[in-house]
Parts: sequence; C-alpha cells; structure tokens
Amino acid sequence: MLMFNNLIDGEWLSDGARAPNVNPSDTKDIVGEAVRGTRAQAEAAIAAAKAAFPAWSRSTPQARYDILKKASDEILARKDELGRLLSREEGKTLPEGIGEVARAGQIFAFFAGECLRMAGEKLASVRPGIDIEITREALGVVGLITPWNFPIAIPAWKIAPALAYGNTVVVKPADLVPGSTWALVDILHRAGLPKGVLNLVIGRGSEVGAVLLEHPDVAAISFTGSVATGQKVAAACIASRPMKKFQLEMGGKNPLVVLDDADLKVAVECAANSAFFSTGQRCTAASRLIVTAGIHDRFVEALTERMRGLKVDDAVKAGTDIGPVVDQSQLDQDLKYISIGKDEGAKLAFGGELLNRAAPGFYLQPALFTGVANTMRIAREEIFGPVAAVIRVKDYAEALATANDTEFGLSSGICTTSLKYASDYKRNSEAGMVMVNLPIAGVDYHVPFGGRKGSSFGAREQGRYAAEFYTTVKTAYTMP
Ligand SMILES: NC(=O)C1=CN([C@@H]2O[C@H](COP(=O)(O)OP(=O)(O)OC[C@H]3O[C@@H](n4cnc5c(N)ncnc54)[C@H](OP(=O)(O)O)[C@@H]3O)[C@@H](O)[C@H]2O)C=CC1
Ligand SMILES: O=C(O)CCC(=O)C(=O)O
Repeated sequence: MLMFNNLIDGEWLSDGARAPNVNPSDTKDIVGEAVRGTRAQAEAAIAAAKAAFPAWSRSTPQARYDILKKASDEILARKDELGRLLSREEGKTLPEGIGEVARAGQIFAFFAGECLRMAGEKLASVRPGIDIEITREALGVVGLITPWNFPIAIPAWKIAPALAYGNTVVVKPADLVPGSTWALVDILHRAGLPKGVLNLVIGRGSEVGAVLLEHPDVAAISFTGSVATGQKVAAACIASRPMKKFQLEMGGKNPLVVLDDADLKVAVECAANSAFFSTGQRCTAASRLIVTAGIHDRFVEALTERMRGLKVDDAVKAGTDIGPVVDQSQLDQDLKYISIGKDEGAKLAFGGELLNRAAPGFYLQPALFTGVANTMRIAREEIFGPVAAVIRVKDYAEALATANDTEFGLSSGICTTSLKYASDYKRNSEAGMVMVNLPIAGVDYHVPFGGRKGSSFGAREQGRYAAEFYTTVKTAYTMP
C-alpha cells in the first residue's frame, strides 16, 4: 500500500490520522493512504520555507537548473507508472494520465531553462549621470492550493516557476488526489532540493489551506479550483496583514461555435474532445456548443453518433475513451444538472444514464442537451462533468454574442472554414484562450494560460508569463 506522507523541512512525516485514496473506477481499490495534515504541520511547513528562502533565492541559476532538469528527466522516464497512479486516483484514462505526467515533465524542463534566462533591463535615467536597473526578485514563501482534476500538471505548473524564480513553497493538493503531488514532491526532494525549499502538506482545505491564507509569512497564493473557494481565497489574501499577492484560476462555461461552413468531421471531433474527454472535468471544457441553423441538425446527428461510440469504462482499461466521474459528490452534481436541464425544458438528446461496469465506480454516460437557451442554468453554471448543451443560433453575429454572454471567459473556440469569421472571432471573443478548428481544452505548456471575467484573477500562469506572478520588480537607481 502506498503511503502519501507530508514533507516538512526535508523530513517525511507519517504521524496522525490517515484517509484512504479511493479509485473512482473501482471503489474497492484503495490507491494508497494519505496523511491528514494539521494546522500545526502547515505552520511548521511555512516556518521551514521561510528559513530556506534566503539561501534558495540566492542560489545560482545553475544549481536551480540542475535540480529542475533532473526532476524533469525522472518524471518523463516514469511517465507510464505515474500516469497509471494518476488515472487510478483521478479517473482520467490511462493515455490522458500518461499525457498529463509527460506534460508535467516538460513543464519542469521548460522552467529549468528559465532559471538560466532570467534577465533584467538597464535604462538611462531622465536625470543626467544616473543608471537605472530593473530586476525581478523572488517573493518569498508561496502557498500553492491545487484542485483534483489535474493532479500532477497543475501542481507542476505552479511549483516549477515558483522554484525557478527563487521562491520557497508550501503546496496543498486537493484531498481527493494526494498521490500524484506526493510522487512529484518525492522526485523533487530526491533531485536535491535543500530542506525546506519545497514542503508538502496534504490535508483539508478548510484547515491546511486556511493556515496558508492567514499566515503573515506567506507572501503569495496561487489557487486553482472552484469560484466559491476562489472568492474566499481572494478575501483572505486581502484581509491578511501584510496583504498577499494572489492568482486565481477558476471556472468556465466555455463556448465552441460551429458555423454552417465548418468541416463537419472537424467540428464533431472538437466538440467530443472538448466536452467529454477527461470526463468533462476540465475548466477549459466546452459545455456550450453554439451551432448555426444550417448545420445544426447534421452536427447533432453526427455528434450523437460519435457519443454512441465512446467507451465509458475503467480508466486504466485499454480502449476506454471516458473514465469515471471523480467521486460521488461530483456525480451527484452532474446528475442534478441533468435533471435541472430536463426541468428547464431542454431535450436530453443523448446519454446522461448511470452505467454499470465490472467494478463499482462512478460511471456516467456523456450527456447532450439540445434546444437549450443561453438563459438556462445548464448554459450558465459550471457543471464540471460530461454534459454539453447545444444552443441553436441563426448566424455568426448571434453566435458571437451568445458565446460572450456568460460571466466566465476562460477558453473559447470556433469551427469554420472562413478566414473572415475565424479572424473576427479571435478578435472579439471575450476569453483568455481562443482556438480555431481545434479542441478548446488541452493546451500547450509553454504559453500563457488563463482567462477573463469570472474565470481568472491576477497574472497569467505558464510559459514566460509566469514570472509576472512569481517575482516582484525592483527598480534600482545608481549615481556612479
Ligand atoms: N476550474 C477548475 O480548474 C476547477 C473547478 N472545480 C469546480 O469546483 C467544484 C468543487 O471541486 P473542489 O475540488 O471541491 O473545489 P474547491 O475549490 O473546493 O477545491 C480546490 C482546492 O482548494 C482547497 N480548499 C477548499 N476550501 C478551502 C478553503 N476554505 N481555504 C483554502 N483552501 C481551500 C481544496 O482543498 P480540499 O480538497 O481539501 O477541499 C482544494 O485543494 C467542482 O465541481 C468544479 O465545479 C474544481 C476543480 C478544478
Ligand atoms: O485543458 C487544459 O489543458 C488545462 C485545463 C485545466 O487546467 C483545468 O481544467 O483546470
């Protein structure tokens, strides 16, 4: 049995209460046992990170590069094994799990390179004889609070830049998926991180997370999760003395527009991938399919046919397209919205049934609603499951207006063969990420990730833009 322990000040701590990590494909399968970190452990982790900060923030770029690169190499070498662990604890399919681990490995390789590329600017002053240098410095101790749906990629894209730019870290993974973050922290620890630079505190958000938000020695919080928790994080960071820098990645109600001139096969593939892969449990998932009248019926028929062919089964079984929902509570939420959709008068065109498989798990057939109005709750609220709503519109102008009519603005897409509409959509879509003839979920690891409106707050994550959050700018004036 794997034991997911906490790493505090370079020591693995196994004491205290433990909780089973249950496989959503087979609830009889216990993936491992995780410690339940306490407030006191969170405080000890912050103290360790604070003590480690001066030396780590002054370490050479080469020292940081070596550790991050070594971690990247091990993650990539073990991607099959770690991908299986991820799929067992979260429920995404094995190819998706392995792909996510590879992405984490590539993220560490990218930020290893960033250690060597940190640069500043030198400017002439407007006053005579004075030099100005603009540099970036680490923030101090950063608290990372991560969700369950990307158990290794999201911790990776927060931990890697935090360390590369010289910060020390306390990471709290989601309670449902402690194993992948534990494995990642173990790799980094063995890659040679000095004690206290990276601390792992597995435990409840209301307990361990709350300490991170309140503690005066935590300089910044990077959070990904629900809107409700994100708002609490923001309020706590503002109330904290001194105030904390914070960054929030939250929900989406992402639109995929399909125009009459779209290549039907491309549109159906983009929709199936964006709405249902990873069991729809992506903040970038397409949950609103906005389709113009001339292609609507053909699109719905072809998408329904594609859905009929999707195999929903055990996440690690060969041939599975869609794994289970992550747990009972998320399944209840999905079913609640399916029932709301029917009550609102939308037509359940396909799916939405609970499925029995060889083992007891949270299996749900992907669901497609048609006849949806953009005012309905299933078109406005994030469901976070394999449930998509088709909204029929008359033309491009109505499609764009409907796509933008949401409180969210994370990802957005259009399927069209028209350069004119594609260009106009890229320009006018109110989202942080816009895709043309591509799935709107599953993004690159070396470019900015984030959204607008109610989806995100603060600096972008990933790629070189991550420096904006994980560093603070210093302007130095010198009269030689
Ligand atoms: N946009 C996205 O990427 C995601 C969105 N969601 C949405 O959120 C819904 C609920 O998922 P859930 O995982 O519960 O999301 P939460 O927002 O509750 O959890 C995200 C992270 O925040 C922690 N947390 C929870 N409460 C607090 C708190 N008061 N202070 C500090 N940290 C806290 C959680 O810890 P713990 O696990 O211990 O509760 C977890 O690590 C989903 O159904 C979905 O709609 C969820 C995941 C990702
Ligand atoms: O779609 C992706 O690649 C990333 C999605 C994501 O980060 C999320 O769902 O939280």
